[in-house]
Amino acid sequence: MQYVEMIVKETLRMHPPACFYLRKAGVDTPLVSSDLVVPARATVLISPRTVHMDPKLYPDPHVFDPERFSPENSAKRHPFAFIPFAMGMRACPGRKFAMLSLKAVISKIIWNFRILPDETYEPELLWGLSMATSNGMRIKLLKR
Ligand code: HEM
Repeated sequence: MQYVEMIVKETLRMHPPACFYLRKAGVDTPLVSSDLVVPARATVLISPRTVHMDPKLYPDPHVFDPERFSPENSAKRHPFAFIPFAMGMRACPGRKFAMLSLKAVISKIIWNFRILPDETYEPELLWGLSMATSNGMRIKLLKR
């Protein structure tokens, strides 16, 4: 089950369903990553995918590699390097339920089926408030 969790997290890293979310600075907020200060009352757009694709945090960011989320490798990164559910007081309250459901459903599927790509299909990503595709999601399921 730990490896399924690593697969789910790597998928959420590369394809976070929430493309962006907004936060308003309550006070002047210096950034730890630069000399910039976010002024009080400024609205900040946070893009989890931009963070998740930073090669300083995730080398070869376009490669799907669940090992990035082994307990040892996760411990080496800042907790805010993985933000599909946002962080802080307005973080997703459903995140634990979402992770549990995803792990349960995916485990059940791979217990019963082999999942193969459909070679004739290339998903066309649509970036809106949440991520989707314009041409569905086609996979092949082979009964074990
Ligand atoms: C993979 C699944 C999910 C992802 C990636 C996700 C992601 C997020 C993100 C990024 C936010 C912050 C949005 C913002 O501040 O604009 C959020 C908020 C929220 N999520 Fe989720 N979510 C997921 C599943 C769920 C589930 C299963 C529930 C409920 C059972 C849920 C309930 C909520 C609620 C109520 C908020 C608003 C919290 C607030 O504004 O204080 N989410 N979610």
